[in-house]
Amino acid sequence: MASLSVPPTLPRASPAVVGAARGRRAAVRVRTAAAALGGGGGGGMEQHLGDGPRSPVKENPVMSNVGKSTNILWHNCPIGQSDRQKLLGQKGCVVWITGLSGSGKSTLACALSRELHYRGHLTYVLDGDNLRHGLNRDLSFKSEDRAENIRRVGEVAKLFADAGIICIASLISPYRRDRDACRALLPDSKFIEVFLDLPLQICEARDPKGLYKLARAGKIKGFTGIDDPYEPPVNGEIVIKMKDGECPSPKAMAKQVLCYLEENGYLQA
Ligand SMILES: Nc1ncnc2c1ncn2[C@@H]1O[C@H](COP(=O)(O)OS(=O)(=O)O)[C@@H](OP(=O)(O)O)[C@H]1O
Ligand SMILES: Nc1ncnc2c1ncn2[C@@H]1O[C@H](COP(=O)(O)OP(=O)(O)O)[C@@H](O)[C@H]1O
Repeated sequence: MASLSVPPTLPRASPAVVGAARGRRAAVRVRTAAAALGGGGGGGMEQHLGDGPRSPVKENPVMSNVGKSTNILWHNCPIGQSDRQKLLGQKGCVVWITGLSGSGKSTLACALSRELHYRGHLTYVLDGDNLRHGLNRDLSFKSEDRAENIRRVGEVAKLFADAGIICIASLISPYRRDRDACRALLPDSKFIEVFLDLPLQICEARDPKGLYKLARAGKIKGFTGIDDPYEPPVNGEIVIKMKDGECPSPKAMAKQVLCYLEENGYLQA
């Protein structure tokens, strides 16, 4: 049998617990069958699970039109976010890192993911560059494509948060309106905006991919910070800044975010 590797801080289910869970599932199946036959006590989980005569889906379906999708129905699942959070011992959320190219977004995302992982927390990094290799490969850097890029990543990040995972999104996300739209997808405290507030000169001096050089030479058009705007957050949760002319180390940046998560209860269910 394949064995799952569980971080040391996550509780492992004992055979007795697994057995009890199986017993509960069997009980739910029995109640569901009873509800489908018209028996059972109404109300509660069996109403959601049953697809028989008492099912709200069949009796009173509420169909919606959303965007270009017509006649669609929202299906609820009996296992919800809080169940998954309890399993993981953390709160699902989105840590959204924004800043200029070269400001250290990917570096921070990886350092934070590592720090959390070693503490037994489940994370997933959504990196702008990486996503443009697949999910967003059809998008350019014109403003409407950047907006669509951010919208898609915001939706994916929301699903990760719903899964109970600490989702770390690192994208330039230069326009305030697009970031605010992602924030609006989640309950307010589940979206943590981290602004990597490094001056353009520092980012440009780093230029690890040589893109600023190409942008200055006019070989890349619409490069953020050069000939395309970057709108800094006004009310973000965390700002990472230079101190005494020095950029904090990757570990120090990660610790700043980690402290915020700890102090605000995200690292417990
Ligand atoms: N015109 C232009 N402007 C800004 N950035 C550019 C551009 N063209 C290519 N790149 C490279 O694409 C990476 C940014 O992708 P993102 O998806 O994060 O951008 S955005 O949020 O949609 O603005 C960005 O990666 P990072 O340097 O890691 O930020 C760049 O390497
Ligand atoms: N805190 C830091 N201190 C020093 N150098 C850094 C720091 N963060 C990132 N860097 C370096 O800056 C460059 C850009 O970092 P990166 O994480 O790729 O930025 P972004 O994802 O914002 O484009 C890389 O060469 C990286 O090693």
